[in-house]
Formats: sequence, structure tokens, C-alpha cells
Amino acid sequence: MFKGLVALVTGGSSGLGKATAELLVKQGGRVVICDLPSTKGQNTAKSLGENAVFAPVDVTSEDDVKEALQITLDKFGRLDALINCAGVASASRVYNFKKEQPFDLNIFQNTIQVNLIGTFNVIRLAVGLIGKNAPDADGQRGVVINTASVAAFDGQIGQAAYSASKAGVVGMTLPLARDMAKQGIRVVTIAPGLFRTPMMEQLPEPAIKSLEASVPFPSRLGHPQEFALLVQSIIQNPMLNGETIRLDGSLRMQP
Ligand SMILES: CC(=O)CC(=O)SCCNC(=O)CCNC(=O)[C@H](O)C(C)(C)COP(=O)(O)OP(=O)(O)OC[C@H]1O[C@@H](n2cnc3c(N)ncnc32)[C@H](O)[C@@H]1OP(=O)(O)O
Ligand SMILES: NC(=O)C1=CN([C@@H]2O[C@H](COP(=O)(O)OP(=O)(O)OC[C@H]3O[C@@H](n4cnc5c(N)ncnc54)[C@H](O)[C@@H]3O)[C@@H](O)[C@H]2O)C=CC1
Repeated sequence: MFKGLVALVTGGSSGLGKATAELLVKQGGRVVICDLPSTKGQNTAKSLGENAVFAPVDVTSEDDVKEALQITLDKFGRLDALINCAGVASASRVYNFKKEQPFDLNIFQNTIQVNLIGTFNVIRLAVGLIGKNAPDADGQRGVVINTASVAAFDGQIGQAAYSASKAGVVGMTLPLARDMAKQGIRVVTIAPGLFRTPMMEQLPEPAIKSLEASVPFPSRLGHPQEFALLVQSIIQNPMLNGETIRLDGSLRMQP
């Protein structure tokens, strides 16, 4: 299905990004797995064979991303799809009235830095390479897929930083799509609900159970492969552009 397609997946050594890399390779694509050097990205790439390579990347670093794009060129010669999955979660109230302690600004800044600025950083550098592709019959050169969260719309108590970072990703989706329409590069964002990944497993099991029960149908955490299926569908469908798609079993998170 994706023979010849080259994708760069950030956060590709874990959770949603890993499932995406696995599905793309299974469908005949080639994948550059970008993740922090401290992760198991190298092992993930090895397990996928010669159609995958690991690039150690902090998405907030211009140098790291440029190096990853060079690895992409050297190994596969082109780039067709960028899938941004790298992200961090944080949970803290804006003010702890018992301890008279305000939200730690470093946590707020780091969450925005990775989730929003990191996503933009990779996009602004990677689309130069995607833009070098010859357009297909439809005029398309490639696609950028971002990962926001339903917390962009219905963030819970403690999610001010996380929700702001993800709302930023939602907010830049349409202007980015408009920016690159002439080049035939689409931009689509997925806003996942609750998926069973290492990020979600940081929450205590009772919290997971209660969140699961709040999903109308299917009343469970999503499988990372179900996220990957939507990535596949977005790559395949040229009419999807400039939009954020909720993938959440109709969940609307409670406070
Ligand atoms: C990953 C995805 O993309 C998908 C998702 O979003 S999944 C959903 C994830 N959801 C979350 O992560 C939720 C995040 N929120 C939390 O974990 C918690 O609300 C929290 C840790 C931020 C706060 O929890 P908390 O129980 O209030 O703890 P803490 O802040 O230490 O407060 C301790 C006490 O001060 C009180 N308090 C603190 N700040 C308060 C405030 N602003 N107003 C009222 N009371 C407050 C608390 O009620 C609590 O009082 P008691 O001990 O008397 O009950
Ligand atoms: N699991 C869920 O229920 C949901 C997840 N999301 C979002 O989906 C994305 C993927 O999350 P999961 O797979 O669940 O989490 P995860 O924790 O399993 O994977 C996130 C990956 O991002 C990488 N990463 C973090 N900071 C980075 C940085 N500065 N540079 C490069 N890589 C970095 C981590 O090393 C990790 O491999 C995140 O953006 C998350 O916010 C959104 C909604 C729900």
C-alpha cells in the first residue's frame, strides 16, 4: 500500500508513534524513527528491519532535527510524510491554596516547549524536504500529521499546561495547511482520546479505570494500532486537509 513512501515519525519509539512506525513499515513504507537518545528507538528500528532507521532527536533542537533530515536523505533519499507524535504530559493545579504554591512555571514552559514548539520546529524544518518531491497527479507533494489531544478542547483539572500546548497544535493546523497549499503539502491533526500507552500508564490504575468507564463506546482505552489506522487513512485521503479529527469513542472528559 505504501511502497516507496518515506515517513519521519517523532516519538516513534513508544506508544502511538511506535504503532504508527510499525504499521507504515508493514504496509511497505520506510520510516525514520525520531526519539530522545535515551529511549529504545534503536531497538524499535532494528526490530522493523532495513526499512527503518533510528535518529536520536530532541524535537526542540534545530540541530537534532536537521541531522535527522540528513539521515532521512542519506538512507531513503526523500521524505513524504511527517508524523509528529513526540509529547509530554503534566498535571498540576494553577495554584495550591493549601500550600500557597503557584504552578511551577518551568513545568508550564517545558510542556509548551516540547508539545507545541517542538512540533512546529520539526514541521518548519521537514517541509523543506517534502517540498522537493515532484507533485503527484493531484499536485500533492506530501503530508504532515500532528498529534493534539481531546484535552485541547476539554482539559481536566491540572491540565492547563498540557491543554494549552495541544490547543496550540490544533490552532496552527489550518494556517499551516493554508501556508503550504500551493506546494501541495497537507496538514492534518489527530486529537486522540485515551489510548493505552506508557504515557497513559503513568496514571494510577483506578484513574485509568474511571477514565475508561467515561468513554461512551467503545468503553475502553484505545489500542495504539487504532491511532495508526487513522494515520494510514489520512495519508491515503487527499481531501483531508487543515482539520483536527477527534479519535475518542465520543469521549468528552469531565472536570
Ligand atoms: C494524555 C492525554 O492526552 C489524554 C488525557 O488528557 S487523559 C486525562 C489525564 N488527566 C489528568 O492527567 C488529570 C490531571 N489532574 C490531576 O491529576 C489532579 O487533578 C491534580 C494532581 C492536578 C490535582 O489533584 P489534587 O487531588 O487536587 O491534589 P493536590 O493538587 O495535591 O491537592 C491537594 C489538596 O489541595 C486541594 N486543592 C489544591 N488546589 C486546589 C484548587 N485550585 N481548588 C480547590 N482545591 C485545591 C485539593 O482538593 C486537595 O485537598 P484535599 O487533600 O483536602 O482533598
Ligand atoms: N496516550 C494517550 O491517551 C494520548 C496521547 N496523546 C499524545 O500522543 C502523543 C504520543 O503519546 P503516547 O504514545 O501516549 O506517549 P509515550 O510517552 O508512549 O510516547 C511519547 C514519546 O515522545 C517522546 N518524546 C518526549 N519528549 C521528546 C522530545 N523532546 N523529543 C523527542 N521525543 C520526545 C518520548 O521519548 C516518547 O517516546 C503525545 O503527543 C501525547 O501527548 C494525546 C491524547 C491521548
